[in-house]
Amino acid sequence: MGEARLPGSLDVLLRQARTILREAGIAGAAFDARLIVEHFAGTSQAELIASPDRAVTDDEAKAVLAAVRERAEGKPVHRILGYREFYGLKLMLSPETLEPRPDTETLVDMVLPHLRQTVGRKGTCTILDMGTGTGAIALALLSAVPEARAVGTDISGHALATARANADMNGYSERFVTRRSDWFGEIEESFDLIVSNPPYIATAEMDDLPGEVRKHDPITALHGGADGLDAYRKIAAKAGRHLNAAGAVAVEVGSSQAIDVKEVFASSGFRTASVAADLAGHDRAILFVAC
Ligand SMILES: C[S@@+](CC[C@H](N)C(=O)[O-])C[C@H]1O[C@@H](n2cnc3c(N)ncnc32)[C@H](O)[C@@H]1O
Repeated sequence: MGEARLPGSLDVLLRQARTILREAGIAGAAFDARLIVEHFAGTSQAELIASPDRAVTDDEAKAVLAAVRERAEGKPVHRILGYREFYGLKLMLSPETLEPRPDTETLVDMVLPHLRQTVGRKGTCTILDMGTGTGAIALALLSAVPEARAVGTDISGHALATARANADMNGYSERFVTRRSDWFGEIEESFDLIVSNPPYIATAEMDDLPGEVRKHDPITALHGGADGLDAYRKIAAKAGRHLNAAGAVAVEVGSSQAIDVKEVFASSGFRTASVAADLAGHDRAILFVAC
């Protein structure tokens, strides 16, 4: 028997990809199939609509079907593509970076008024993004506030290399520097905003994470100690020494952590200035200022 014929046109390939993912029970099968076909067949949503009968080469079809098989086996679609969009920026991923999540855009939006007020007052503003990963938060803020400059830190040198590459790719390399640091370990200067989406999953909850998170996001980016609050304690304890006058600290929190994190910061001399909810209605981002 000969090999099964490969799909010869975009629409046949897309239908086949969708069917495989639906049969594998993948939520969002149609969306993921489209992303995979666009990426591995070198096409766009516009071309899929305008020229569904465009020919695809055997190599393109093989690459698409191999990626579809990986997706069907549970690998997250953006890990397969190697990048993800965040706040309108294309960010490359690597094994040591968390895949940035839409919830984190809540944190970015929440701090913009503070940054713009600072720019109004000083003409510039400085940001420390602790645990920067792909650089998502820092680069999103630099994209929204042209007067800002940011330092992105991480415990992972590989994550910092990815953040640097993302800054270069998106045109922010002149306003973004990276530094390897265990929280405030290598930080001496002060900033107008300290921001972080730290690891916040409690030990007992690690095993309950969905397989797509547990197997593909790095543990260093997820595990926040016994109660999930270790990083908040470390950040709150030293943030005051690294803030400029009228500066602020902003953190993302887990969906049920807002009260606990407010207490951690209150005991280090901060009061809550604003709280932002994510699309599911959970308090997701908190801005603190010194009391
Ligand atoms: C939840 S991820 C957030 C990544 C990125 N900021 C985002 O929002 O997509 C937490 C990040 O903190 C970093 N991290 C973990 N422990 C750290 C430490 N002790 N000091 C600095 N960064 C740390 C991880 O490597 C990871 O990049």
